[in-house]
Amino acid sequence: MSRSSRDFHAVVLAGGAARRMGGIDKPGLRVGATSLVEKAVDAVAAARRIVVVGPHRANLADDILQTREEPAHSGPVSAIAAGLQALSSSDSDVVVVLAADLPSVDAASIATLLAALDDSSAVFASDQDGRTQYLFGAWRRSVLEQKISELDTPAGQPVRCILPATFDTVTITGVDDCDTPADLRLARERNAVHASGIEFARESIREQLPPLAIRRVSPTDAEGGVLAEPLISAAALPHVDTSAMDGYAVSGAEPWTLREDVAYAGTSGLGALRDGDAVRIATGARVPSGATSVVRDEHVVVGDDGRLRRLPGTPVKDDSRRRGEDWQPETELVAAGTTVTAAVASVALSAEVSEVTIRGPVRARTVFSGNEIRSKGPLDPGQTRDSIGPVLPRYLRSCSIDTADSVHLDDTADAFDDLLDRSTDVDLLVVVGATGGGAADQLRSALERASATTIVNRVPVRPGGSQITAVLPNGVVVLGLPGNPLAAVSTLMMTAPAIVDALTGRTPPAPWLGYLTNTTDVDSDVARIVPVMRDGAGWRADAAVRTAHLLHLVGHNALAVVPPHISPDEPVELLPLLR
Ligand SMILES: Nc1nc2c(c(=O)[nH]1)N[C@H]1C(S)=C(S)[C@@H](COP(=O)(O)OP(=O)(O)OC[C@H]3O[C@@H](n4cnc5c(N)ncnc54)[C@H](O)[C@@H]3O)O[C@H]1N2
Ligand code: MOO
Repeated sequence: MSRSSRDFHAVVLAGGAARRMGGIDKPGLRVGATSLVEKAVDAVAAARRIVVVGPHRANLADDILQTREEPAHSGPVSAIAAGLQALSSSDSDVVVVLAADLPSVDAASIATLLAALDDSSAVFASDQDGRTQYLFGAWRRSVLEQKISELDTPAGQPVRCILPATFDTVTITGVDDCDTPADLRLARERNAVHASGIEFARESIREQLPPLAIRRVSPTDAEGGVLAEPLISAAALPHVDTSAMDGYAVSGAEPWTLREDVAYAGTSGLGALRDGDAVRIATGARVPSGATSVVRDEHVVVGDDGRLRRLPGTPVKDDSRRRGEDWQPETELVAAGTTVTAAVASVALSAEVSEVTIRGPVRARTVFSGNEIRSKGPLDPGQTRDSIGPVLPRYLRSCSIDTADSVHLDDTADAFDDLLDRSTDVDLLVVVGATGGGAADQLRSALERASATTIVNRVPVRPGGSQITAVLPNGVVVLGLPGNPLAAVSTLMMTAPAIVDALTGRTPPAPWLGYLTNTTDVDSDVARIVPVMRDGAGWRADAAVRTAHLLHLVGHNALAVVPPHISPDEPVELLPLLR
């Protein structure tokens, strides 16, 4: 049942010293650009009235009621009671009670909660693990008031004292509260990836681009592709019992009688050992049948009687590798969605897998536009050296994209139409320049004429704001990078990985995060992408970037995606650069 957004009140619990965080004002802590109490208030913005219970906060809007429990710090039930009292004139029988320590709470989670209240006395959010959050709930106001009135005093009472006899729960993902410094750190890390606005663009790309066709190739031809099916072993490793050391295969208890023959690696058909026998064996050789273990050279000695014994004080252990000890046949070794690296190819060889099923690697055509751009010969006035064309394939490669070829286009409508029309032999067109709105900027209009579907059209980030990601009716993806060289590389590094994820079915790699040591130098109203270099345990941002060249990438190890209004306590996403 959906509930009109206006028929509830909200009590936000924003007091209480955070004991596990050293007694600080937890609701005042920032995760991203807003404090936890502001997040709670924003989440219940659709309420008829909002009352915030806790110390007075000057930064809250005037239409938000503020009150305090009596005495201060007398617990959640006391705070709920104070909140209800402040909401005196009641015109709704539903009250949302929300703690101000939920970094991910938003209007959508409150709507889910309200929709689940239905006719029950109360409904509480429960997290993915089934843990119920009693301070993230929607109540019948009459039930809540009744339960509180039954208490001698609300002061010092735990929430469980007021739970109704029956209530519902509804699973809401990301409802984890923030009780410890580690919780806060995790919340800030999660936020870092979303705060800049580029994750929204990347999510659209991952959801909307169609995946490439599947190919079956030998593991050594698959590098750079992404497994479409898991890599499953075709044979056990080791294939047979083998020796892990140079030494002796022995049977039964010492002393052992040494046989004349030797088990070399690659040989087979050695006669079975009988009890009391030993035979010399090389690392990697098959252990002869009848052997009970292998003893390495360092742990044995041949005595005067010509018999083999363990040296006193050496560990009694078997230096063989048993068949299937590393893996058995039919074992999933590498998950679908993994990029085939040299290591993955090698594992396939170890596992006797002759063919793997992959998508990709993505093959791109790079396209350079701009009549002023010149690759060879001296520059005429007004011309600009092509300083990105020759190096772009290196940056594409670091995003797991192969460059098939490179073309230079005139800034004419025909040239762009022709390019989009005949590029059926690649997966991706990476167009540099022509993303702006200027007279010579042809890309958007050409995409429109080609009936392309635009997936990302501009992103609120500097540089790279004018970028575009679209898909042609034949499935070929077009990535438009701004013409300024640093803007082009920054845009590529932020957006191309998501295109690769979508086209190849790759599991998105976990974001790489770090802390800036000079946030004040790069703080801004809009998200920024800036080159960074290591600075002790953190990263120092280069705030003075100019986009017309790549000088600011020299000596820098990564680009940092800096959300608006960053604080030094907030991590930033790092986009690694060429090594
Ligand atoms: N009225 C506005 N104009 C512009 C804005 C804006 O917001 N309002 N944004 C500026 C920014 S920032 C960028 S970035 C560019 C993006 O425009 P385009 O993608 O159309 O790029 P172009 O105009 O083709 O080129 C921009 C700049 O880069 C030089 N360039 C292009 N290709 C190369 C190359 N291969 N090697 C070296 N330099 C290259 C080109 O000569 C231009 O100077 O729009 C701004 N304008
Ligand atoms: O924003 Mo442009 O994309 O800076 O150089």
